[in-house]
Amino acid sequence: MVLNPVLGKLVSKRVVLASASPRRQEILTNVGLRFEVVPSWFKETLEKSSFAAPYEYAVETAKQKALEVANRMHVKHLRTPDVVIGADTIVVRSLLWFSIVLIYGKCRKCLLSGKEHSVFTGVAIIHCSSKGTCLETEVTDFYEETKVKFSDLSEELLWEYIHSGEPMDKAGGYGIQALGGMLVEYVHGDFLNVVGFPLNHFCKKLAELYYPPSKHNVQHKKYDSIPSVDTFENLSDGESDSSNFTEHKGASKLDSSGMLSESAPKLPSKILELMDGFRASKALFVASKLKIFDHLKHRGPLKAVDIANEVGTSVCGTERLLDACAALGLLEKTPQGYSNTDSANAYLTSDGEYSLHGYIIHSNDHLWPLFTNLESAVKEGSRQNHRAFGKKAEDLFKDYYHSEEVKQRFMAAMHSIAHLTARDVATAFDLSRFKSACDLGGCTGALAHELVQIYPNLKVTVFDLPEVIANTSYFQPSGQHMAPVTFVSGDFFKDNLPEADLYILSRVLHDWPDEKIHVLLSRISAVCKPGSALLVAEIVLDEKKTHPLRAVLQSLSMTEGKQRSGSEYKQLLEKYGFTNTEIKITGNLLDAVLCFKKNLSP
Ligand SMILES: O=c1[nH]cc([C@@H]2O[C@H](COP(=O)(O)OP(=O)(O)OP(=O)(O)O)[C@@H](O)[C@H]2O)c(=O)[nH]1
Repeated sequence: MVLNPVLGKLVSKRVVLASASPRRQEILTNVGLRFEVVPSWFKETLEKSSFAAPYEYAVETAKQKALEVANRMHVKHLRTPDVVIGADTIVVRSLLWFSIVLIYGKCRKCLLSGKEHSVFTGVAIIHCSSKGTCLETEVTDFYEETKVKFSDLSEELLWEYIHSGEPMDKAGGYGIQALGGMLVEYVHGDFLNVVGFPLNHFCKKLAELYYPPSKHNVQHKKYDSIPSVDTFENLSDGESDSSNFTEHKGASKLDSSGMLSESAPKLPSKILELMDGFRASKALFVASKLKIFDHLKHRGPLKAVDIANEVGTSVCGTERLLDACAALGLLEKTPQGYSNTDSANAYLTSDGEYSLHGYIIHSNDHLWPLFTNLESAVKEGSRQNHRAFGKKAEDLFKDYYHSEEVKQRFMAAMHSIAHLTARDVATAFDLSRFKSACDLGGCTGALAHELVQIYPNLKVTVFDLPEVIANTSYFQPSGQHMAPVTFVSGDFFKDNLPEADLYILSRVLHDWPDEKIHVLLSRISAVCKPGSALLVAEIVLDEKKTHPLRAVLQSLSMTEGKQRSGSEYKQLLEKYGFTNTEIKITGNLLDAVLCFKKNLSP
């Protein structure tokens, strides 16, 4: 990881990208940064004339985007991130600012044609901490300018480009990374800055923040180059001291001009990370299965020998597992022993409010055996239950519910994800106009409970198979002021659906083949009155169907269902009489799609 050393400083932090831009996500993912995406709701409406220079507007907008997310996460989601990154890209020519105006005005002139323009991206890096209930923020911001010149462009070419759809959602109305690249004569400066994120400047800023000049590095007045640190070995050490800067064994060296020396091996860090990914997943699964995080939550710091005695494992094996967890940033290791990181306490303990324990155990016991047969799955194009579990897959859910133990495990897994995503799904749209909702396949009622909290006038019914409904009591929230949720058992493919003016399908559609979806959506459409709505919670793929990665990887389970893009959901829902579809990419593990039953024609 010599190429992006300073990013290692963010490894143990909860980093949030406050941007919906898939390009920004890709630029940062490509260099190995791990982060959550929480798109900002800040409206880009700052008064341009109040800024002395265009870049000041971009910087301020980036800052407001990031602050809005930091505040929302702190207040609404009770999850304070460590670092929030916001960005805003604008295009400026002769002090004219462009949004999507490739072709301009009545004379249909392209204001960029044959001319040089500037692309500014403002970036804000917000470090957050909570003091009691207050959020404290430290803002670092900067901007980068890149000059771009377009060739002389014919009107025909421009219209063809506009009709390609690419200009939509891009600063200046072009995408230099794709078709728009054909319009460009030259680029002076950072190409990625034009695409939406000035990566090089960002790394230099992190270097300034995390490696302030010391006696070891005074010769580098400014960070003209990114300092080299061997972060591959030290991914978990977010706070290690600045001696990393020059001292690490195996690190590449800076030459006198501050550049990485030629002799530094250029490791394909992303590929290496993928190669080791299965080891990391399995280490997490085993530590979760052994309930190591639970033991440490109540008793840490503990030595390996004590943990081994408690969980009944070998001392040497346990020590290696604990070290692996520390290297992965899940545990902290000190001379006193091992203890949980904050995120292990929140997400990996089985009783944590937003525990992922259930889903992790499901991943280990169910998904892992399926994925070890991925090669056969790809060759045969089908699920591999017969190889993984010695019996053919029947109905997806009947498989889960054949034994009490598997059913509990599956319900705990579904509950983990539903609980973690419920707030974002419930608030993706304003649902206050609805009086009654029915969550079809709503399982433990995690989303239903969130809905009644947020919309006190909403009555929510959870409709699921009798064997599920019989097991929901364990998952019900405690608290006297909980508004009631009604549980009704039935099969949504066969039985009468409860009446409601909002139906919900959360993580249902991606599981079923087209014939089953046809039955389900026809039945919902038949009971839905005009003006009633359907809320679908799924991961929405981008139109290229390569993002988000989680959805693309989930597809490899080879269920008969599939993941869909926004336009595919729109098309599918339209077929069953649902229109005015709105899609909200939430930045959480599930996105939200809301559509309305068409009024009958007069
Ligand atoms: O050549 C290219 N130029 C610009 C882009 C993309 O354009 C947008 C810029 O818009 P903005 O900074 O407002 O960011 P949004 O996409 O609206 O997301 P936020 O949630 O951060 O507001 C940006 O996506 C660039 O990537 C491009 O792709 N090519």
